[in-house]
Amino acid sequence: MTYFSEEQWLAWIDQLSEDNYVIVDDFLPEVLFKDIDAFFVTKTAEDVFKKAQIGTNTALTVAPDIRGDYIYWLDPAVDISLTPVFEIIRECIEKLNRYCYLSLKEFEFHLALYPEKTFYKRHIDQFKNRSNRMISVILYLNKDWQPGHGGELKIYKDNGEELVVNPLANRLVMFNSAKVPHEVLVTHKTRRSLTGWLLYKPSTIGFLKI
Ligand SMILES: O=C(O)CCC(=O)C(=O)O
Ligand SMILES: [Fe+2]
Repeated sequence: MTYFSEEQWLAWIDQLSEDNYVIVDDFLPEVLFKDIDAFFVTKTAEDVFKKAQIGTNTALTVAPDIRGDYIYWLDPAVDISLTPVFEIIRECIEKLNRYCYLSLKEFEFHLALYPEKTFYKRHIDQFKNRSNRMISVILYLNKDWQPGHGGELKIYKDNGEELVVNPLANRLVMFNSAKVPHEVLVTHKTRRSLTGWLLYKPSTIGFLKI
């Protein structure tokens, strides 16, 4: 079974190829969105989030002046209540491979929690030691987000313009990991997302990931 029509995928992929990013509102069917939301609540209660780090796998450091989020890496074999979400990610990989001639093979996703007053300074997701990240994918989970709550994603476009994206519940953002500098502005409320990357070869460094 597929979750979205071929036409739908083509429209999203066209935009991604054209602009290097695409934003899709109300992405997931309500029931799947609720599943992720409930899963996030459970994982928060279990206290499994770890301070996110930066650097390469040999030199990881916590750097709160660069990023202040807490993350929980997902494992499709363990986090089975998110199986439909992983199926959608695989569907996305298949369509991108077919229509963009990419050779995506794998994915890595985590839950991300930004406490009040945290941010993630301008960066790109693909760099020398992590060059297998091809497409960045973020689904926001902030149901009561209001202007003033902050935590916006700022995308630096090719033409010098800046795009500010509010982290609204069930809003999906995908962008080219190598080409799109971006940052998370200071959040004034706890900010939650499901964030991940589509990879062109399997990640070999397991949970030693930034
Ligand atoms: O949550 C976001 O809007 C972006 C997060 C991000 O840039 C990252 O985790 O690399
Ligand atoms: Fe990023």
